[in-house]
Order: sequence, then structure tokens, then C-alpha cells
Amino acid sequence: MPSPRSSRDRRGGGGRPEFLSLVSQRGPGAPDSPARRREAGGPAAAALPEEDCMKLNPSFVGIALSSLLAIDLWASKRLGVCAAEGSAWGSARPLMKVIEVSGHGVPWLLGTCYGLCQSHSSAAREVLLNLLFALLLDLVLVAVVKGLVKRQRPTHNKMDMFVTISVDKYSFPSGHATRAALVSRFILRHLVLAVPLRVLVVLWALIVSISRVMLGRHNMTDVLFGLLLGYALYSVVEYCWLSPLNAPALFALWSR
Ligand SMILES: CC(C)=CCC/C(C)=C/COP(=O)(O)O
Repeated sequence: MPSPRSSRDRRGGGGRPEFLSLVSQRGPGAPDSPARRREAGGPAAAALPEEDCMKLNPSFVGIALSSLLAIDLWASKRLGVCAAEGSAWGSARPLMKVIEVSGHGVPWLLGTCYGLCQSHSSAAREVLLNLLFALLLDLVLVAVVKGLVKRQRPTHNKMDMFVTISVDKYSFPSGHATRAALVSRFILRHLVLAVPLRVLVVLWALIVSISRVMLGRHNMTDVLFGLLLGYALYSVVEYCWLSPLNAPALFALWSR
């Protein structure tokens, strides 16, 4: 049984805690250092503790991720050809900014609310109410992820965007890309459109997404993740689909 004295000794003289730095614990002269164990020989000598091995060899996943991020930064900078008026495709910047507005939250929210006020059929009301729910869910989700990840926008981005909120200083994921994927999937599922129009909807989503990198607003990974998130979010919206049966109060608000 350990004596009261020995436990006091471990804490250092006078009852004060004793601090052990990693250097004194792991230095070559330290009693339990790997080097000492190797010198001492014996079966346990060659086996390094797992934590030491991990420090010496950065993991493969870590290297792969940092390489991917480096490629992302490099390629996104090269593709940011409309990032400023003086950039390689600077003359296309005004057109890119029109495309940017076409995927912005404000026109989509206002347009959906306007449609709701004008709709006379219960089917249109149901679809538009769910579109409004989808757009709001998207805004909240993107804001939460941006706030958690806090990835800065590319250094070549000029922050001259139309109506932003505080988290929009961050870039991961691209809110325009999530909205483009979500809205286009929604439209393709709930609007009866001729094939050329369906193709146009898909093209619009792709152009909005590509324009984020060309304008220098985002890195490619922000946009790719945004597209995946928006696509997945549509499935959530469909799963929680609002109808007069499960949300009668909401539908009563818009019926006349
Ligand atoms: C203020 C409202 C209603 C929406 C903000 C829309 C917006 C500015 C999103 C940012 O998009 P990116 O992340 O693609 O730059």
C-alpha cells in the first residue's frame, strides 16, 4: 500500500504540484524515453508507443487532405478570371454579377412570397410554401456551417456582393451553390416543364456554381460541397413536405 509520504513526494516538496514538461519526459536522457528503451534492449525495446509513431509519421489522410486543399487554392485562384476588372476575363465580370444575383437568396425569397400571395390554386400554394421552407432552411443551414467552419474567402475576392449577412464573410460552403442545387432539383420535381426548359434549369445551376469560382468568391471545394449539400437538402425538404394535412395552420394563413 503506498505510504502517505510517497504520494506527497510525487507531488513535489511542500505539497506543491510538480510540472513535467514533455521535453523532460521524452528527452533522450529521460528514464522512459524511446531512445533509452532502445538502448536498454529487450523485447519491448523496438516497439515504440503508438502516440510516438503518430507524431513521427503524419497520417496519410492528413497529407492527402492538405495536398487537396493546396490544389484547390491554386486551381481556384487560376480560375478566378473575373475576380477583378483587370483580371483576364474582367470584361465578363458584370455578366457574372447578374448571374450571381439570379442565385441570390433575396430575389428567390421575394419571388416565392409574391407567388404565394398571387396563387389561386391549392396545389401552387403547397409547392410555393414548401419552396419558401426550403429556401429558409438552406439559409439557416449554410449560415450554421459557415459559422462553424469559418473558412476565409479567397484573398483575390473583392467583397462587393449584393446584400450579405455577417457569416457571408466566410466561404464554406457556397450559399449560391446550395441554393442552385436545391432550387433546380425542386423545380425539376414540382414544375411541369418542356425538356429544353429542364435543360436550362440544370445549366443555370451549373453556371451559377462555376461563376462563384470565376468571380473569385469561392474555392472549388466550397462550391462542390455546396452543390452536394443543396442536393441532399432537397431530400430533407421532400421528407418533411408540408401539406394541409400536417400543417393546417400554415395553409390557413395563405388561403382566402
Ligand atoms: C441576405 C440573404 C437573404 C441571403 C444571403 C445570400 C448570400 C449573400 C449568400 C452567400 O452566397 P455565397 O456563399 O455563394 O457567396
